[in-house]
Amino acid sequence: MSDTVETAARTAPAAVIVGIDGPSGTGKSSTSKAVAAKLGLRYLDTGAQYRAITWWMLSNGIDVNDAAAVAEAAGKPEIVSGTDPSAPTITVDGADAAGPIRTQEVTSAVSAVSAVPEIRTRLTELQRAIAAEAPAGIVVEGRDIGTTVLPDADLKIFLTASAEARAARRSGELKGKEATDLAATQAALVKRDAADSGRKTSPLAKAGDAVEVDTTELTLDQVIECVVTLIEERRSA
Ligand SMILES: Nc1ncnc2c1ncn2[C@@H]1O[C@H](COP(=O)(O)OP(=O)(O)O)[C@@H](O)[C@H]1O
Ligand SMILES: Nc1ccn([C@H]2C[C@H](O)[C@@H](COP(=O)(O)OP(=O)(O)O)O2)c(=O)n1
Repeated sequence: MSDTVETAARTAPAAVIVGIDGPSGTGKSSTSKAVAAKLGLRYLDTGAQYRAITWWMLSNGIDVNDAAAVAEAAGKPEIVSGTDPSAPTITVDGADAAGPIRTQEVTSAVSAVSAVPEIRTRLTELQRAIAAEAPAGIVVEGRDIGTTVLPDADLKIFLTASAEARAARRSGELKGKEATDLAATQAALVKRDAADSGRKTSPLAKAGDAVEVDTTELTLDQVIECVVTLIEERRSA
């Protein structure tokens, strides 16, 4: 090894692994993308992967409530995630899945599919491989990152917010809908939280060593700043 290479190896900061978990609408995606872009890290949306595999099941006529059928098909679709935080991508068998994974049909089915252990094993392996390959590090967001996928992460964050605030944020994304949709949005969020927290295999849960941040009264910029500060503290520790 030349002197220059040895010096670079000694001075380059170690890759930093950050896990951000929490229920829907707490700000995981927006915060993770912004933090990763600011710090030059990769970004992985594991929820998009669960949505992508759900979309494939629906498109291929698999009954998402038949756990055995879902388990049998778990290894079939090829899911590829692009981890550039300024332009994350997701494909299923080579087809762009970014649009179709956000439909109501997928949102309603994703909790059932993601409760199947074979699905979780497959995606957990994929997520660990992606994290291991990130040169400077990565921000990975989901439901079980701190507890199961990356238990040795350098920093674990658990975002929360009131159901009212989360529903208002989600409704704000659904332009042109009527005001009554707010109650329906909140009911759907609470139902999905319960399914995701209640499943047997790696449920939505805060890791014992995660830092909990309640975002109800914070702006997105404040949450981003808070996470960036926590990462810098860990790096300099
Ligand atoms: N602290 C915040 N205050 C207000 N709106 C927020 C905040 N954090 C996120 N949002 C908005 O709420 C919506 C849901 O955020 P998102 O990052 O997708 O949450 P999650 O990934 O946890 O489901 C987005 O429209 C986002 O811009
Ligand atoms: N690590 C993860 C990430 C998501 N999931 C499941 C449970 C979630 O309801 C769905 C969708 O996740 P996603 O993060 O896209 O959900 P929202 O952006 O909050 O609507 O995937 C999971 O089981 N484990």
